[in-house]
Amino acid sequence: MQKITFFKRFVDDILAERKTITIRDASEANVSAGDILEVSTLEEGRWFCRLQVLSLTPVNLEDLTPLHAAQENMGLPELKQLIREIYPQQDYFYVIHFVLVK
Ligand SMILES: CC(=O)Nc1ccn([C@@H]2O[C@H](CO)[C@@H](O)[C@H]2O)c(=O)n1
Repeated sequence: MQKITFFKRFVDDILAERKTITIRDASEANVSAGDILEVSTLEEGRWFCRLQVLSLTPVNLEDLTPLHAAQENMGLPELKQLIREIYPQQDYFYVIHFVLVK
């Protein structure tokens, strides 16, 4: 069984399908299209849904676009700042595009 965690502040957006991607570094991107992920909060380990991976796409931080931000339900400056906070030392990431399993 594959697992992934999210900060709990994103639970509502994921369950409402407003957030349909996550951007992770290589250590957290060991997934492939078609995989089903069991999803829980980082803070409490509370399970809250299953996601199916649609695609895995490499991206550089500087190449993120407003479309990526829209898929995160945020603005581009906010998204870049967030990634900088979570991954201060990295520039190279993977976009995990997913769909909520119902
Ligand atoms: C909990 C954990 O282990 N790690 C992460 C790493 C990232 N993210 C979110 O993915 C998007 C791009 O990074 C943004 O929405 C981030 O806040 C997350 O929720 N949890």
